[in-house]
Amino acid sequence: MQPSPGTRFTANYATVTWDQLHRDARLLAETLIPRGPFKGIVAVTRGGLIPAAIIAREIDCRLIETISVVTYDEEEQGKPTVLKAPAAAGDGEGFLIIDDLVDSGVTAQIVRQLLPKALLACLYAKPSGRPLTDLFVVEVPQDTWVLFPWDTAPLFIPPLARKSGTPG
Ligand SMILES: O=P(O)(O)OC[C@H]1O[C@H](OP(=O)(O)OP(=O)(O)O)[C@H](O)[C@@H]1O
Ligand SMILES: Nc1nc2[nH]cnc2c(=O)[nH]1
Ligand SMILES: [Mg+2]
Repeated sequence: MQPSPGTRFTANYATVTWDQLHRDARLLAETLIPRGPFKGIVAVTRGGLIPAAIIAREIDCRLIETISVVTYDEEEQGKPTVLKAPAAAGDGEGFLIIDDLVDSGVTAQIVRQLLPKALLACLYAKPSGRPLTDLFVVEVPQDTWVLFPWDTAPLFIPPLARKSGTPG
Protein backbone atom coordinates (compact mmCIF):
# COMPACT_ATOMS: atom_id res chain seq x y z
CA MET A 1 0.00 0.00 0.00
CA GLN A 2 1.33 3.48 -0.86
CA PRO A 3 1.62 5.96 2.00
CA SER A 4 -0.54 9.07 1.93
CA PRO A 5 1.55 12.26 1.67
CA GLY A 6 3.06 13.23 4.99
CA THR A 7 2.62 9.79 6.53
CA ARG A 8 5.63 8.66 8.54
CA PHE A 9 7.07 5.19 8.65
CA THR A 10 8.48 4.96 12.10
CA ALA A 11 10.97 2.13 12.35
CA ASN A 12 11.89 2.69 15.99
CA TYR A 13 10.66 4.36 19.13
CA ALA A 14 12.79 6.01 21.79
CA THR A 15 11.04 6.30 25.15
CA VAL A 16 12.10 9.22 27.30
CA THR A 17 11.24 8.97 31.01
CA TRP A 18 10.47 11.94 33.27
CA ASP A 19 13.84 11.46 35.01
CA GLN A 20 15.72 11.43 31.73
CA LEU A 21 13.85 14.48 30.43
CA HIS A 22 14.63 16.35 33.64
CA ARG A 23 18.32 15.41 33.40
CA ASP A 24 18.51 16.43 29.74
CA ALA A 25 16.77 19.75 30.43
CA ARG A 26 19.25 20.47 33.24
CA LEU A 27 22.16 19.62 30.94
CA LEU A 28 20.78 22.03 28.35
CA ALA A 29 20.37 24.71 31.03
CA GLU A 30 24.04 24.30 31.96
CA THR A 31 25.14 25.04 28.40
CA LEU A 32 22.73 28.00 28.24
CA ILE A 33 24.02 29.85 31.31
CA PRO A 34 27.14 31.21 29.53
CA ARG A 35 24.94 32.31 26.58
CA GLY A 36 22.70 34.43 28.83
CA PRO A 37 21.32 36.25 30.66
CA PHE A 38 18.07 36.12 28.70
CA LYS A 39 15.25 38.68 28.82
CA GLY A 40 12.81 35.80 28.63
CA ILE A 41 11.99 32.40 27.24
CA VAL A 42 9.63 31.62 24.37
CA ALA A 43 8.25 28.10 24.83
CA VAL A 44 7.06 26.39 21.65
CA THR A 45 3.79 24.83 22.76
CA ARG A 46 2.95 22.33 23.63
CA GLY A 47 6.09 20.16 23.62
CA GLY A 48 8.39 22.98 24.72
CA LEU A 49 6.35 23.90 27.80
CA ILE A 50 7.78 21.41 30.30
CA PRO A 51 11.41 21.72 29.09
CA ALA A 52 10.98 25.52 29.24
CA ALA A 53 9.66 25.36 32.82
CA ILE A 54 12.63 23.23 33.94
CA ILE A 55 15.15 25.47 32.15
CA ALA A 56 13.51 28.68 33.40
CA ARG A 57 13.98 27.46 36.96
CA GLU A 58 17.64 26.57 36.37
CA ILE A 59 18.63 29.78 34.61
CA ASP A 60 16.46 31.91 36.92
CA CYS A 61 14.24 33.39 34.23
CA ARG A 62 10.65 34.35 35.06
CA LEU A 63 9.37 35.92 31.85
CA ILE A 64 7.82 33.15 29.76
CA GLU A 65 6.12 33.81 26.41
CA THR A 66 4.68 31.13 24.14
CA ILE A 67 4.35 30.48 20.45
CA SER A 68 1.91 27.84 19.31
CA VAL A 69 2.76 25.96 16.13
CA VAL A 70 0.72 22.93 15.14
CA THR A 71 2.38 20.63 12.64
CA TYR A 72 1.61 17.03 13.60
CA ASP A 73 -1.53 15.02 14.20
CA GLU A 74 -0.28 11.91 16.02
CA GLU A 75 2.73 10.92 13.85
CA GLU A 76 1.42 12.47 10.69
CA GLN A 77 3.02 15.71 9.51
CA GLY A 78 0.66 18.32 8.13
CA LYS A 79 0.79 21.96 7.10
CA PRO A 80 2.19 24.02 9.98
CA THR A 81 -0.15 26.62 11.46
CA VAL A 82 0.79 29.37 13.91
CA LEU A 83 -2.07 29.50 16.44
CA LYS A 84 -0.45 32.11 18.68
CA ALA A 85 2.37 34.55 17.95
CA PRO A 86 5.00 35.41 20.63
CA ALA A 87 3.96 39.08 20.92
CA ALA A 88 6.04 39.88 24.02
CA ALA A 89 9.30 38.74 22.41
CA GLY A 90 9.54 41.32 19.61
CA ASP A 91 12.11 40.17 17.05
CA GLY A 92 13.53 37.74 19.60
CA GLU A 93 16.53 39.83 20.67
CA GLY A 94 17.70 38.61 24.08
CA PHE A 95 15.14 35.79 24.11
CA LEU A 96 15.66 32.05 24.29
CA ILE A 97 13.34 29.74 22.35
CA ILE A 98 12.80 26.28 23.83
CA ASP A 99 11.24 23.27 22.15
CA ASP A 100 11.29 19.60 23.02
CA LEU A 101 12.77 18.52 19.69
CA VAL A 102 13.53 19.33 16.07
CA ASP A 103 12.58 16.64 13.58
CA SER A 104 12.16 17.90 9.98
CA GLY A 105 13.00 21.40 11.21
CA VAL A 106 9.77 22.88 9.81
CA THR A 107 8.54 24.14 13.19
CA ALA A 108 11.93 25.63 14.04
CA GLN A 109 12.09 27.35 10.66
CA ILE A 110 8.74 29.08 11.28
CA VAL A 111 9.71 30.07 14.80
CA ARG A 112 13.01 31.48 13.57
CA GLN A 113 11.27 33.53 10.90
CA LEU A 114 9.13 35.14 13.61
CA LEU A 115 11.99 35.59 16.10
CA PRO A 116 15.13 35.99 13.97
CA LYS A 117 17.31 37.36 16.80
CA ALA A 118 16.52 34.69 19.41
CA LEU A 119 18.64 31.71 20.40
CA LEU A 120 16.88 28.40 19.74
CA ALA A 121 17.55 25.37 21.92
CA CYS A 122 15.91 22.00 22.23
CA LEU A 123 16.48 18.73 24.04
CA TYR A 124 16.54 16.33 21.10
CA ALA A 125 17.49 16.79 17.45
CA LYS A 126 17.08 14.56 14.42
CA PRO A 127 19.58 15.05 11.55
CA SER A 128 17.17 16.98 9.26
CA GLY A 129 16.32 19.52 11.97
CA ARG A 130 19.75 19.75 13.55
CA PRO A 131 20.99 22.73 11.48
CA LEU A 132 17.90 24.68 12.59
CA THR A 133 18.73 24.59 16.30
CA ASP A 134 21.56 26.49 17.99
CA LEU A 135 21.85 24.00 20.85
CA PHE A 136 20.56 20.53 21.68
CA VAL A 137 21.42 17.72 24.08
CA VAL A 138 20.92 14.38 22.32
CA GLU A 139 20.83 13.45 18.65
CA VAL A 140 18.12 10.95 17.67
CA PRO A 141 18.11 8.98 14.40
CA GLN A 142 15.73 10.30 11.75
CA ASP A 143 13.75 7.04 11.65
CA THR A 144 13.07 7.11 15.38
CA TRP A 145 9.92 8.55 16.95
CA VAL A 146 10.56 10.01 20.40
CA LEU A 147 7.93 9.06 22.97
CA PHE A 148 7.83 11.77 25.62
CA PRO A 149 6.68 11.02 29.17
CA TRP A 150 3.44 12.92 28.53
CA ASP A 151 2.76 10.62 25.54
CA THR A 152 3.05 7.38 27.46
CA ALA A 153 1.87 5.43 30.52
CA PRO A 154 3.25 2.33 32.27
CA LEU A 155 1.46 -0.75 31.03
CA PHE A 156 1.06 -4.24 32.51
CA ILE A 157 2.64 -6.95 30.37
CA PRO A 158 2.23 -10.64 31.20
CA PRO A 159 5.30 -12.68 32.25
CA LEU A 160 7.10 -14.35 29.35
CA ALA A 161 6.20 -17.84 30.66
CA ARG A 162 2.48 -17.07 30.43
CA LYS A 163 2.56 -15.85 26.84
CA SER A 164 0.53 -18.08 24.51
CA GLY A 165 2.68 -20.56 22.64
CA THR A 166 5.25 -20.83 25.46
CA PRO A 167 5.38 -24.39 26.83
CA GLY A 168 4.79 -24.98 30.54
O1 LIG B 1 10.86 19.66 13.31
P1 LIG B 1 9.44 19.33 13.06
O2 LIG B 1 9.25 18.25 12.02
O3 LIG B 1 8.58 20.52 12.77
O4 LIG B 1 8.87 18.65 14.39
C1 LIG B 1 9.13 19.12 15.68
C2 LIG B 1 7.88 19.66 16.33
O5 LIG B 1 6.87 18.63 16.34
C3 LIG B 1 6.34 18.51 17.66
O6 LIG B 1 5.30 19.44 17.87
P2 LIG B 1 3.80 19.16 17.37
O7 LIG B 1 3.54 19.90 16.10
O8 LIG B 1 3.56 17.68 17.34
O9 LIG B 1 2.88 19.82 18.47
P3 LIG B 1 2.94 19.69 20.07
O10 LIG B 1 4.20 20.36 20.51
O11 LIG B 1 1.73 20.40 20.53
O12 LIG B 1 2.91 18.23 20.43
C4 LIG B 1 7.50 18.87 18.54
O13 LIG B 1 7.03 19.32 19.81
C5 LIG B 1 8.17 20.00 17.78
O14 LIG B 1 7.60 21.25 18.10
N1 LIG C 1 6.41 13.01 20.26
C1 LIG C 1 7.05 13.33 19.12
N2 LIG C 1 6.61 14.38 18.40
C2 LIG C 1 7.28 14.66 17.26
N3 LIG C 1 7.05 15.62 16.35
C3 LIG C 1 7.97 15.47 15.37
N4 LIG C 1 8.78 14.44 15.62
C4 LIG C 1 8.37 13.91 16.80
C5 LIG C 1 8.83 12.81 17.58
O1 LIG C 1 9.79 12.09 17.27
N5 LIG C 1 8.12 12.57 18.75
MG1 LIG D 1 5.80 21.04 19.33
